[in-house]
Amino acid sequence: MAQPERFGRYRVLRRLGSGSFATVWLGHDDLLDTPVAIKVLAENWAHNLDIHQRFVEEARILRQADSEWLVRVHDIGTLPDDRPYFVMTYADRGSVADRIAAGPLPMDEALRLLTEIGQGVTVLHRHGTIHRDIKPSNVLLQSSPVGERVLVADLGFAKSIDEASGFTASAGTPGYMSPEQSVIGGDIDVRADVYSLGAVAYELLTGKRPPRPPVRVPPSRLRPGLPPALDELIMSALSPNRGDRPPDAATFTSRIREIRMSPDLALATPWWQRYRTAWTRLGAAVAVVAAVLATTSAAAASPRLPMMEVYDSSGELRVRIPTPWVRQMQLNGWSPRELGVPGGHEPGLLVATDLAAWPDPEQEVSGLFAGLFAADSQPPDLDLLISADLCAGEPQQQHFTNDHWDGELWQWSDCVPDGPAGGAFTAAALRHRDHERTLYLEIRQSEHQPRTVAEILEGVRLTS
Ligand SMILES: Nc1ncnc2c1ncn2[C@@H]1O[C@H](COP(=O)(O)OP(=O)(O)OP(=O)(O)O)[C@@H](O)[C@H]1O
Repeated sequence: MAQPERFGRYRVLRRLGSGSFATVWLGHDDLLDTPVAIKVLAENWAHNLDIHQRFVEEARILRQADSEWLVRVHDIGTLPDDRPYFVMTYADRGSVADRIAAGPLPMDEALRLLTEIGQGVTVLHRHGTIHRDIKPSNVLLQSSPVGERVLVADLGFAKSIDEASGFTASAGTPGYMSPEQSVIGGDIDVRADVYSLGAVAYELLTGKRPPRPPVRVPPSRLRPGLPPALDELIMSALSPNRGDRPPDAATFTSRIREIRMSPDLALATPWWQRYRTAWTRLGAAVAVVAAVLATTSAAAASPRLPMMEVYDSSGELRVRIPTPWVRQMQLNGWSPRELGVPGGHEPGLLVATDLAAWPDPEQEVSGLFAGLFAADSQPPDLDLLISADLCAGEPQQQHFTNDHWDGELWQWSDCVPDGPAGGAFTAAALRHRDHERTLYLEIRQSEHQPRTVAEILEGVRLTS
């Protein structure tokens, strides 16, 4: 299909890909100034009433479920040739299938993704829907202020739980599909999705799809050292007999969450890796830099960067950032639960030269993440919060205080392997002097300039 100019009020930028029944385009909503993904029914299916209805039904389910764990549908329309299209959240980071293509994932990354995928499927089950085609390519990834989030997508085969029994056509993808789904006329229920979750878990951890039943090979055989509880859970989800599986996605997900939070795993995995995309340890030794805020000769020699002010979308937080870093931003807040601190949605922002590169230690990027949370009667143990080394070696720790803030600073250098001068990473946890607020700050520099860190710290303000 040639690239159209527009679908309704959405400007088309490029084709993202095509599936069996539809093509998905990257578009731009000029009124709301935001990228969108637009799914358009393929021309060869336009006159098939069943496919047409299923396409619209997919949009309806996603719209009604309206969840942060699912692709959200914002709009629906019809082209002049009567083909329907719907407009949804653009997942800018590809799919879990792309991630797995590089090999099995680190344990924590795999468990984080599984928890989020499980939450998406749980939302569908509560909505009364069976997905029927959960697989890595149907789980999309989107940038968020503190890394990325999972969006379960492609409900082209989804069925309401009421309708699913005695369903005549088989649907699903071999390797992820439960045995009962391949039986024409067999009835299915939410446990078909539990099987697929088990298959996705298997592949995330081993890099391979599970063998087809009746062959059963526990994932620990391919990845020795897996926690036995995880091995058992995955094998039970992959039981040919659905009565032996966890009863639904919520049960499967809460078991994954328990395993993820179990003391054994927590001891082996620092908070940083549990809550964030892991930063790999780089190199053996680190040249510890001179005090961050001291005006060393290196600092004096580095050129001063022009600075500009950026506010988060709530307007509570203002930061001053080097202008050349302000290429891409997310201003709409974060959840301090990312750091294991209780709390809901809070003001936060991420500004960087490249948002997609932000959590990836292999890439050069400069930027700043700042997020607030309540410093209430039970303040978090900030030492505990910053307990892990983000790059190789020990960070240089330093107390920071000015008229507005008081707290601790951790500085790592030589974090970016091929940076021109070796990159640097700074984390800070600062308590406000007048307001019950704590600020968590990360600064990533592709070229280490201590004076820039000092200027950023001096420029952070609460506006109220
Ligand atoms: N919201 C989205 N944001 C970004 N890319 C998307 C989005 N939705 C779908 N895509 C991409 O568009 C392509 C086509 O998606 P689609 O759901 O139509 O089919 P599929 O999942 O590739 O195949 P099938 O439906 O046959 O299983 C895929 O590469 C998919 O990753």
